[in-house]
Amino acid sequence: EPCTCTSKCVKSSSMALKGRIRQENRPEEGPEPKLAVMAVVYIEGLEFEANRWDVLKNESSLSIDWLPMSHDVIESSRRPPKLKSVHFVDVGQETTALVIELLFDLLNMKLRSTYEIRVGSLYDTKCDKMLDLTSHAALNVTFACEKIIGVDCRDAIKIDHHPVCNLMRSYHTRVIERENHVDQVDVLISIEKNYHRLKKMRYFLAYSGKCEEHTKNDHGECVLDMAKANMTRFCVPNRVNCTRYNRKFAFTISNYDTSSKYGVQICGILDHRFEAPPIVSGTSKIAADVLTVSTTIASLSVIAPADSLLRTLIGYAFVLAFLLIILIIFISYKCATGRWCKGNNQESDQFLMDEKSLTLFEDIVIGKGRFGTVYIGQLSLDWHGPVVLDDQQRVAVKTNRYLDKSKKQDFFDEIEGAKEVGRHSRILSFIGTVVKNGNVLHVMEYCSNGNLLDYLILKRKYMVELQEKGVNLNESLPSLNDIDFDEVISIHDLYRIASQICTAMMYLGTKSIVHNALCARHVMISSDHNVKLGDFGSISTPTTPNCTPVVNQYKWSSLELLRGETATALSDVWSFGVVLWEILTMGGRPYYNVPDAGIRGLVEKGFRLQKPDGCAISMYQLMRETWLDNPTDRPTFSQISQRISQAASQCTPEASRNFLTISTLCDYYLDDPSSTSRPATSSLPRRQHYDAAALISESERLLGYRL
Ligand SMILES: Nc1ncnc2c1ncn2[C@@H]1O[C@H](COP(=O)(O)OP(=O)(O)OP(=O)(O)O)[C@@H](O)[C@H]1O
Repeated sequence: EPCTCTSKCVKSSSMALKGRIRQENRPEEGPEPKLAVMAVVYIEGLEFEANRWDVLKNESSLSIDWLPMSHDVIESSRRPPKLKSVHFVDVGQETTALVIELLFDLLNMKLRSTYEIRVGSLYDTKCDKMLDLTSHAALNVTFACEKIIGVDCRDAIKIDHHPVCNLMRSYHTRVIERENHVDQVDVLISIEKNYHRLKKMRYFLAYSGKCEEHTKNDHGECVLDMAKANMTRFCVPNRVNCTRYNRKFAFTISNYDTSSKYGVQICGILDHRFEAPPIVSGTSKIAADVLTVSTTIASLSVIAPADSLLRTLIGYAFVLAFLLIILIIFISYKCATGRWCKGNNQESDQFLMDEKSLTLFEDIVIGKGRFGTVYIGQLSLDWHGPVVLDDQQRVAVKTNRYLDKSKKQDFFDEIEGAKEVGRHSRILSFIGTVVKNGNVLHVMEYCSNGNLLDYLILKRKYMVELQEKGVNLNESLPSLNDIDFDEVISIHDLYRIASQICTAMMYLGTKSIVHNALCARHVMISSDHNVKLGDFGSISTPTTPNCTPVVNQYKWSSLELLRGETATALSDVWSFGVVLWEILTMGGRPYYNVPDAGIRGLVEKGFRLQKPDGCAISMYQLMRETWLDNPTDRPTFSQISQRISQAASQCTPEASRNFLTISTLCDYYLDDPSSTSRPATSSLPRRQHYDAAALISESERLLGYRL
C-alpha cells in the first residue's frame, strides 16, 4: 500500500520515550563468555506499526553511551557493550517497543554501570523519511551486575562503600564577563577538613549543574538532576590519572545563565566500583548546596580588552589577587606538611612549643616504630602544661627525621590523631610539637615501663626463672626470700590492666572514635604501672570511616575489617579480645606462625585463638564473644569491663591462686618462625604447620560449644 504521507505521517512531538533494561541471562557461546542483555525502549504514539519503522545503526540514529557517573570510565580495559540487534515489537495500543539487544563482555558483566540510550531518529519505511527524535530526552538505564542470575559480580558490592557526599565546606566564585555579560563562573571549593586525613578515599567527584525549578528557596536545597550534572573528578594526593587537588577543587561553569540557580554536590569515592553517585530514582533526587555567585566579586570581573583602561587594570588587580590567594594556599599547604614553616597550621599553634623548652637526648633511644624513632627528652623546669610530668620533667619524643615522604604523612596523622583524641587519665597525653633543625618532634607523656607487650614478656621471663628454681608463687609462704615482687605480676593485676584498657576504649567511644590499631604494643605502662593507651595514627570516626586493616595489625583486626567492611567500635572489641589474650598469655604471640596474608582465611573458616594456658574459662568465653562474626553479637566495652571486674573480684590478692603458672611448652611462646635460634623458654620442636583443626576441636572441648 503506497504511503500518502499526509495525515497519516507521524509527528515526533506526539511521541514519548520510556525505557528500561530487561536483563536476560543468555550467555553466548565462545572462548570469552558474553552476556546478551535486552534494553527495551517503549515508544508511544506509533500506532501498532512496528513493521513500518526501522532504526539505522549509526550514531545519530541510535547511540549507547555509558554515563560519566559510571565507574567504568576508569577501567581502561573496559569496552562499551556491542549492539547485537535492534527491532520493533508492538506491545499494545499506541505503544511500540524498540528492543535493543546488547552484548556485554566479561568485564561489563561484573560491573554496575549506567548507560544513556539515545534514539535520535527513526526511519519511516512507508514515507521513506527520517523522523527526528532528538528533542526527546535520552533514557538512562542502569545495568546492575548483582541482579543477573548466575553472574559472578566482581567481589560482593557492599553498601558501606557507597560514596560519601555533602562534603562541601565553603566555596568562592569568580565571574568572568565578556562583552558585558557573564560568560563563565569559576568555582573554588574546599571540603570538610577531616576528609583529607582519610587515607581510604580514592578520589572525589564534584557534580555541578542547574538546580531544578521547584528548588525550595534562596537558602533551601538545590535539587540537582545528576544525570545532567557535570562531573569533575579529583584525586586524593598520591593517586594517579586524575586532576590533583590540595584540599580545594576548582572547576568552571560555562555558559552561565544568570536567571538560574546552580548547585554543587561533592562526593568522596571510597570504592571505584561505586563511582556512581547516590542512586537517583523517581523523586528522590540528590540535594546539593546552592552556589550563589557573589556580586562583589562579579564587579571585579575580567573585562574584554576593548573596554576602558581602568577596567582592564581592575581586571589585572583581580588576577593578581587571585594569584596571591593561590600563593597563600600553597604556602599554607607547605607549612601544614612541615616542609617550609616552623609551625604547622593554625590549629597546631596552640600545641607548638618553644624549641628551647625541650632538651632531646638523642643517645637514649627508647623504641623504634614504623613511623619514627622514640627518644627521651626533658622539658625545662619552668614548663607548666596540662600534663603532670615526673620530677625530672621527662617526656618521650618521636622524630620524623629519617622517614620517607609517605611515612612522614603517617607521622603527621599520628599527631593529628593524638590531638583529636584529647586528654584522659588512661590515654597517653600528647604534649605538643617542637620544630628543630627543620624536623618536627612529637612530644608526649613518657611511660617509664614501656609498652605493655614488652612489660608482660619481662615479667613472664622472670616468673619462668622462679618456676625453674622451684619457687611456687601461689604458696602462701614462698620458699625463697629473694623474690623481687616488683618483677612478678598477679592475675589480679593482669585483670586491672585489661580493665584500664577498657576504660580508655570507653572514653574513645564517647568521642565516636575507633582506634583501629589496638594491640598490647600500643598500650604504654606508666611508672606507677597504669595503662596509657597510645598510637592514634589510624583512628577513624563516622565522618572519616576506615575499611581496611592497618598494616601489621591483621592479627588484631576484626573479620569485617579483614573483609574490607567499615570498622566500628565493635571492631575494636575484637582487637581488645586479642589484647586480653596477649595479657593472659603474658605476651604470647597470637597466631604465632601464620603470616598476615593467611589470617583472613583462617578467621573466616571459624578458627579462633586457643585458650591461654591457665586462663579462667569465663575469660576465654569473653574472648570468644569478642570474636563473634557478627559485630552486634559482641559485648560492648562497658559489658566487657563489668565481666572483667567480676572475674577480678574473685581473684583477690588473698586468693590462693593469684599467679599464673606458665607452661613454657605453649606454641605461642615460640619465637618468630623466621628466626633460627630456638627460644629459651621452649622445649617443643618447631611446628611446620598450624594445626587449626586440632586447635578448634580443643577449644570446642574446653568450652562445649561449636563454632
Ligand atoms: N610515650 C612513650 N613512653 C615510653 N615508651 C614509648 C613511648 N612511646 C613509644 N615508646 C616506646 O617506643 C616504641 C616505638 O614506639 P612507636 O610508637 O614508634 O612504634 P610502635 O607503636 O611500637 O609501632 P608502630 O607504630 O610501628 O606500629 C614503643 O614500642 C615503646 O616501647
